[in-house]
Amino acid sequence: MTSDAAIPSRGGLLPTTPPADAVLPERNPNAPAPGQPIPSHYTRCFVCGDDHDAGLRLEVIAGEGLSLTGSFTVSEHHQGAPGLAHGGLLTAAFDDALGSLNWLLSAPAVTGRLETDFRRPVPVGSTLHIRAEVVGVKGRKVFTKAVGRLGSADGPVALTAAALFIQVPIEHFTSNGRPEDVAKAREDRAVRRSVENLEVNP
Ligand SMILES: CCCCC/C=C\C/C=C\C/C=C\C/C=C\CCCC(=O)SCCNC(=O)CCNC(=O)[C@H](O)C(C)(C)COP(=O)(O)OP(=O)(O)OC[C@H]1O[C@@H](n2cnc3c(N)ncnc32)[C@H](O)[C@@H]1OP(=O)(O)O
Repeated sequence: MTSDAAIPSRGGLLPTTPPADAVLPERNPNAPAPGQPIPSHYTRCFVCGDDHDAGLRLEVIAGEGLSLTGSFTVSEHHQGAPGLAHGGLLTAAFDDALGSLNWLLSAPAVTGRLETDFRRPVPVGSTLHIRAEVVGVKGRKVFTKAVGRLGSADGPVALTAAALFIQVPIEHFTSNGRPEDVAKAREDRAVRRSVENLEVNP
């Protein structure tokens, strides 16, 4: 038996539902055009980086408005149960895909809350197709949702997810990251591209 105080809770309703006065801003004119890739933000990112042997290598394409699609193929490195993708790892894929929506707003943000509903098992070797969109913005809060389908963009629904991102200044990353990684990241081609796209000075 644990006391409630041991695990702090915000309480109340789930915070990923946009309030009635949330707005849908214009897509930033500097964001990748619909159909164009939204590049990785960091080559060492476990989900979208290409410098990671066991990484998911999620590929993301900008959609119309404040939407995108993404896909990755589940490898043997990604197992939880034998031959099935680990649920936490699938959640990581949604974290990154939903987080990539912030590129369409050209504002850096971090995940405040992420909810994932697992509806169907995802076998090793299958490709998960994600569609994600911004559903509202209020102040620094960006409300998002996504669906993941098996095998094709109109395949069976395997997961749905929703997340709340909080916009942060770039100092969130430069001040909190392990200093040697932050120093190296200044040379990272993906980070440099991100920082240019975000129109911020690291
Ligand atoms: C040269 C080097 C550069 C390096 C940078 C390189 C690349 C970086 C560029 C971009 C990267 C961006 C995205 C990457 C894409 C995908 C990756 C996946 C994203 C992640 O994987 S990211 C990791 C996990 N993430 C965290 O590591 C966050 C830890 N956390 C905090 O750092 C703070 O907690 C923070 C900042 C979230 C808030 O702190 P804060 O002090 O700024 O703001 P505050 O608390 O006042 O909240 C303001 C309003 O948000 C509400 N609110 C806040 N948190 C909430 C929650 N959890 N649930 C519900 N509501 C929440 C409040 O209730 C209030 O709401 P209201 O305004 O209505 O009162």
